[in-house]
Amino acid sequence: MRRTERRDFGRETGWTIVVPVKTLVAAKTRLAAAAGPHRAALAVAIACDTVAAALACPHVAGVIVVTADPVPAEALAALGARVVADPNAGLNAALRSGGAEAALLAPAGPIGALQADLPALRPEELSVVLSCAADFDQSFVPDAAEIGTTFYGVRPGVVFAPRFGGESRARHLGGGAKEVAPDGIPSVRRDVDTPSDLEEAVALGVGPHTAAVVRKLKESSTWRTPS
Ligand SMILES: Nc1nc2c(ncn2[C@@H]2O[C@H](COP(=O)(O)OP(=O)(O)OP(=O)(O)O)[C@@H](O)[C@H]2O)c(=O)[nH]1
Ligand SMILES: C=C(OP(=O)(O)O)C(=O)O
Repeated sequence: MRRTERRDFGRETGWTIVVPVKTLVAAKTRLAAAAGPHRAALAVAIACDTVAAALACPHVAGVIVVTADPVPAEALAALGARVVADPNAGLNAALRSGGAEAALLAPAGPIGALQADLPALRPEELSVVLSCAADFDQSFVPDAAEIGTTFYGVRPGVVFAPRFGGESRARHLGGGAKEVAPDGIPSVRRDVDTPSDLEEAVALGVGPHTAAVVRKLKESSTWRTPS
């Protein structure tokens, strides 16, 4: 797999952010009916806007993408992410693998896991989260539904133990992570799994990759405005 890197991971106090990206054949299944032939392009576009916003955040030293799929790998490497192979043992194993790479690249820096489905992500809102997270050994941001998690992070030297999947808010709380949910971070919490999530992200303002696919989607016969 091609490994490209435009950041030097050299800002030792900056965060290294690990972003997991599923293979396209398995991605965004809850959007399959609505997205029709645009599902894979939408998954790549959403990941691109997420990673571009993370790379534009001044608190971020670098982004590591963990994926087994060469298509998002190439698109995200072109944006400046370092891409590492997925161990193919599930989401948290993929994140731990990215976390191990982060610890090698920037041993003195904090490490975060960020979901790849945050197309409205704003660098300044991620900055608010990373500033708050720096005060705690382990912390997380709940998703907009307050069931899942969009971000999990650890201070330098703390074991990186993400517990994503399903009702992960409760698992992160149970694992001792501090919940970080200040006002003013809607873009960090707006993950996109369903058509109505996508409408909410569009209302917040999605990045250019997602906006281009959404334009095509809305002209297609599969898309229905969620009630
Ligand atoms: N590298 C990697 N990423 C994963 C894996 N499973 C899930 N992800 C990523 O984890 C995040 C949450 O994934 P899910 O909600 O399970 O999947 P999704 O593709 O977003 O949506 P659905 O197919 O509708 O469940 C997304 O960023 C996915 O790309 C995995 O096994 N490996
Ligand atoms: C994996 C998760 O998210 P979702 O399935 O909602 O994308 C999670 O919130 O832990």
